[in-house]
Amino acid sequence: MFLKCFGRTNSSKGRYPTIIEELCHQFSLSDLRKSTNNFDENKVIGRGAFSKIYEGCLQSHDASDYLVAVKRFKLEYSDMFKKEIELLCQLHHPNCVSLIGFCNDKNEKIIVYEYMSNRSLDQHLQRGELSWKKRLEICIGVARGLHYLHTGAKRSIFHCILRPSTILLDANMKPKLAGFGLSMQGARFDSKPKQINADHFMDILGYMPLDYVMDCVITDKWDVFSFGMALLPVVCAMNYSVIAIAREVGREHLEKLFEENIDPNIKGKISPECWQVFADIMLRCLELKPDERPTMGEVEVQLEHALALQEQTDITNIHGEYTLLSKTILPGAIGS
Ligand SMILES: Nc1ncnc2c1ncn2[C@@H]1O[C@H](COP(=O)(O)OP(=O)(O)OP(=O)(O)O)[C@@H](O)[C@H]1O
Repeated sequence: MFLKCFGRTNSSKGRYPTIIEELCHQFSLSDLRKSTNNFDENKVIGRGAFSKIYEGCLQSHDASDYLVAVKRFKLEYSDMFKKEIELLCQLHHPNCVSLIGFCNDKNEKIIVYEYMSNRSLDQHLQRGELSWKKRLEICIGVARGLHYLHTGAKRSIFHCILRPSTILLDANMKPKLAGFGLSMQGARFDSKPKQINADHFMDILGYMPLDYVMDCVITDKWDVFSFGMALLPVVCAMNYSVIAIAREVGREHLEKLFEENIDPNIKGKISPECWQVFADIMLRCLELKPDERPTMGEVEVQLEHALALQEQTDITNIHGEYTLLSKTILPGAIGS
């Protein structure tokens, strides 16, 4: 659609494989300057480690305006710019943000994405405005997106920096994965460990599995762990250092800890049947040994099951509120 809407710029022809040029539009720098009011600070909607993201406004052939997100890379990170385009070109899934085009000017590296008007999940969680069912639906969408990355593209893709700020929400509150700047590609359906450099990942230690810290390798189970960590703020109000301590004392205590720290905005809304399935899959994602973590396909199925159980119990629940009764007893050291 966008290839039809805009003429092609010739400035960077030949620098990219033909397939990329055919798949996405190349914008001129002046197009993007105009769309962001010359990269106006008031148009900034996000700041990454390697880039700044602006809200842009483009015009299609029929003269109607539409919004886009314009990611302007710091020049020293042009490798990441290239990697992200090559990767995004291969992705076609309703739960992955779509690439609209890019600008490969000598002094400006910019990627243009579809605009996600409800921004990132972390902002909604901070405001505490999402219902439990909506949170579950968002988790399912994210799981579908990750499952697609791991098994649906020509070679598996590991997102690597999944967290609530890289989960974006469209106008219908449908989640889409974004932030592919540090993603890795493996072999098809293969979770063969891939050695990587840790430097870029230091700001996401909370989402980083311990197996990586020890071995410096990446597999699909990295994303599964990060997904488990990303689920935590979806249900709980507690900080990651507590979880790090609780992991040492085992699964039952962790479950109890989660249950006691459920976000007050959704307390009483989670049915015990749903919680049992949800907590089980969340805890399995956080297993210390990667082989004991589920695949994203399994996570997706279990979360869909949890949602079905919630809907079923909501129909028959005449009291409106639920009480979760964990059978486990938390030792004083963890509870205090
Ligand atoms: N397509 C989009 N639509 C709307 N908002 C967006 C979009 N992309 C990014 N943003 C906003 O910008 C923030 C940062 O985006 P993103 O996670 O893609 O950058 P990042 O991966 O942190 O960047 P970097 O790779 O430079 O570290 C998001 O949390 C969101 O608020």
